[in-house]
Amino acid sequence: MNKILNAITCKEPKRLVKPVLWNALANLSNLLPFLCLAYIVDQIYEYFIHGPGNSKSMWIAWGLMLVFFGLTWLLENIACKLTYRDGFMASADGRIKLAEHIRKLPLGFLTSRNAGEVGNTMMNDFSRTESAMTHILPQIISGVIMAILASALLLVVDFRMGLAMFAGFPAALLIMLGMRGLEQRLDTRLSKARVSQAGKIQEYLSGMRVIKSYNMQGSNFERLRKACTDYRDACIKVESGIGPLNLVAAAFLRSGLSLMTVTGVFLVAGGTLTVPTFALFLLVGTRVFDPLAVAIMNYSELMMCSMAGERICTLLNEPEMAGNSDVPGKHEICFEHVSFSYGGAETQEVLHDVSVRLGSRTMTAIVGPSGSGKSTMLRLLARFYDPTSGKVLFGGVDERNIEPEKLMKHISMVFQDVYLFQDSVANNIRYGKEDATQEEIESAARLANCYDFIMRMPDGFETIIGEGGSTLSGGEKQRISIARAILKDAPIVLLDEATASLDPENEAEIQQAISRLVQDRTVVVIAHRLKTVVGANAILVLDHGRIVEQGTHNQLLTQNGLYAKLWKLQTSTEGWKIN
Ligand SMILES: Nc1ncnc2c1ncn2[C@@H]1O[C@H](COP(=O)(O)OP(=O)(O)OP(=O)(O)O)[C@@H](O)[C@H]1O
Repeated sequence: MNKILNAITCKEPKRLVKPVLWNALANLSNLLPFLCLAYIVDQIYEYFIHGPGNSKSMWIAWGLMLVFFGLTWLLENIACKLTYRDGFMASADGRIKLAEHIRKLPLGFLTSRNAGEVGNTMMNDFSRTESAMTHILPQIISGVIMAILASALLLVVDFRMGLAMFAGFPAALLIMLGMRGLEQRLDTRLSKARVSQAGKIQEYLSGMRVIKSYNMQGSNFERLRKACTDYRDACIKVESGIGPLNLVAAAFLRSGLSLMTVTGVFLVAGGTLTVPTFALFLLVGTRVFDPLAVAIMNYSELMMCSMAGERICTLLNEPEMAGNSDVPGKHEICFEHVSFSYGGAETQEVLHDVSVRLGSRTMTAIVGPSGSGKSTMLRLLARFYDPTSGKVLFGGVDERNIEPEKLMKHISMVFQDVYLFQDSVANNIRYGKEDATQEEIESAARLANCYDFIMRMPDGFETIIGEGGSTLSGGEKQRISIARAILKDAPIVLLDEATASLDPENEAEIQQAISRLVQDRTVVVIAHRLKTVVGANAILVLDHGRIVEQGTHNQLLTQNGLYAKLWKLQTSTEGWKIN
């Protein structure tokens, strides 16, 4: 039980204390009016059998019954508010806690497979723990408390009737407990089908341009259709697998009511049970069975919600990137025998034994064929991942020991695939510096050559950008991301092919923005077009994950190796014209 409570509260079972206590009180008070009613029934019975008795006590019982109804209403109200408030707060806090935690995991954790699962957990699993806390658990608690109180009371009044009433309970309980394995299997299948369906819908919508242009509706629609029908089948399997067993358990439970009625009739006829006691059992019995049957039906739902909670806890248990040192004052970077593979030591290595020193306040260019590991080197430098072996040293300190968030404060990155958030232009630039003033934002935008086109937008800096920057051109997105980096004012700048796919006018504007960004900083730049890095202090040539050459442009040309070959290739194709 502890495990279940831990799971549905995302490791904060204390959150349940108050709602559970108030629900218990509300349930306790729920029984009191019926005890008064039983007393009144007894008095009426006595009146007809033995003549008028103490009418005052009966009026007091009527009055108390009304008071208890009022008290029950009040307590239920409080319990309900607390339960909902705490349930919704727990899921909102849990989502924020998980989002924070994911930010601190290595970037490799969010592979496309994991991203779908994490999305499902953030949306659906939290909805389920929320529903467990706000609806399912309170109903189960009500049912169980009512059953315990009523059975204690009724067993004391007449144990024969009490036993008859709960005769079916052990069988119902056994069925519920026996369903755990089945629930686990079905829920795992349902969760997988849900993740796959969400992934296929996402893929279908994001890939719509490709789907339309290659007339691929047929095959892609088929993948989506299969994911949807798999999800449908998994839902049906859950209902058809668990529903009938739930009904059998409820039937066993309810059989106690019939057994108790028949036993009561026999005992009353035999003279060993009074009519008022029989009436008490009928009154309280009907109050107990419905909540208990609901509790039994809800138990399997609670089990499935607790599995959703376990998925949340598993994510929360993923180890965050270690390190708590400050960033050293020196900004020189060294790769020392760094090897790396994206899937851990057992998968194919992407970088092999890379050792290199990138001097402070210098520009280092990384060049090499596609797939040689250039972007991977930048990702390791920014500590998106830790090396599989070897070290990346920042100012002489192993980056593994530096707190990742402090490290990132010292690094600005401009990627080739810029991501902008669905927010105002100003806020998108403000990601570079949270507390930036409007003047600082505008000044960064001017330096990044994006002020003019921003001012031409309908609401200037307050214009909302479409998700992912879909309402802007590639060059405009690049310049906004450069403005971000300028605003961040970090001593290290990493550039990943910022101008690779732009027209000459855009490229000139961006080159100018970049030259303002990189002034007097430690810069590492990846460029496919070697012309843009001729002036770099050092050029590293990567091939198949190894540094095969390094030096200045002229030194590398004299070596007449891979760099010289790439240079010749690029300078000769530059003269090509389409006639
Ligand atoms: N997230 C990832 N998971 C697994 N493998 C990856 C991942 N990212 C890159 N790779 C692989 O690592 C190798 C190096 O990739 P990387 O992006 O570093 O090369 P690159 O030199 O920057 O290439 P390009 O010039 O085409 O951008 C490639 O074989 C690539 O397929």
